[in-house]
Amino acid sequence: MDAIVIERISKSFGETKAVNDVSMSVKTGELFGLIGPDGAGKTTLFKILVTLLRPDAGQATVAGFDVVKDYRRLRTMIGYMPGRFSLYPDLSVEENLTFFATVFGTTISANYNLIRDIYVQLEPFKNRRAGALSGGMKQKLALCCALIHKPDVLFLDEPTTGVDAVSRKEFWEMLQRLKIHGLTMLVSTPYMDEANQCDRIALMQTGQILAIDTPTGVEQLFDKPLFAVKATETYQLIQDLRRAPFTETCYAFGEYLHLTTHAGVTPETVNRYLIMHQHQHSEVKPIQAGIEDSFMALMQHG
Ligand SMILES: Nc1ncnc2c1ncn2[C@@H]1O[C@H](COP(=O)(O)OP(=O)(O)OP(=O)(O)O)[C@@H](O)[C@H]1O
Repeated sequence: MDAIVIERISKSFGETKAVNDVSMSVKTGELFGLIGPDGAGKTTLFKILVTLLRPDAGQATVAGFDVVKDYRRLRTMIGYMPGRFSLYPDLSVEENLTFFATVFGTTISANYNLIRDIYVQLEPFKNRRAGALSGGMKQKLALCCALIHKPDVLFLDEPTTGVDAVSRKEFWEMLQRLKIHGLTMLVSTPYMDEANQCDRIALMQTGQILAIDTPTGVEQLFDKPLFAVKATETYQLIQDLRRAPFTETCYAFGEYLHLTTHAGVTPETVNRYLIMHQHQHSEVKPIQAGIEDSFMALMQHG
């Protein structure tokens, strides 16, 4: 059975179509990523799925329950970690967790095995005010609080935004470990490098889904020659390459430019062009497309 089924959901705020006719489903036990830039509509879609916002059109079920008609029942079966931390800063670590357990009519000990791995890292600080924790620790506590009633489906809205790189990596490792409990997880993120951690991903932009596939499947959607190009004068290089007769697109990606060309173009063609334009120390190499390349290409044609 699919844990989340979304059928033609739309939601507008005035003229803004925050979610525009979105359909997709998430399988039971899947770690599914919703990837998209700020304003893509991820938070709005999450709020609809966790019953905090009613859609204008379409329908959706989570764990078999309708997000509008069965919202009361559904709220007991889902965990939600909103983008901004939902902790009580003046309560201690332990008090926060007890509070969330009590709201759902359970206790910390009843579901301790689900959070043990994560909570042991917090236990030394259990009397510290949540407001005085580091970003990474707050994130772990918020995850424990979202899990304490043993939900069937967990929604994590941008859980790693504003968190340092080490904590981000640790957080994804925690989510991977949670999979053994059969939990279904929908995670949104603006970071493309996190997409590879997911079983499947949906790429979202301006309220619409551009693609749904495994991370490898999304990479393979890219079907043009792709080159990484470097030279001493990066700014001039991008200007010249964008004017080149063989170029389709050219973007900066870290220290290299990613260049897509018409079919049949070789590194030698590009190199000759760069020499003609007096570029020094140039390097041109064919590369495999990553998720970000696919996303850029889909956004162009979307
Ligand atoms: N309550 C609201 N009133 C008016 N416009 C809204 C409201 N909520 C969202 N929007 C608009 O809807 C669009 C989608 O916003 P949403 O927050 O869902 O995107 P997002 O992908 O989660 O991005 P972010 O990371 O910025 O939260 C944006 O243009 C946003 O300005």
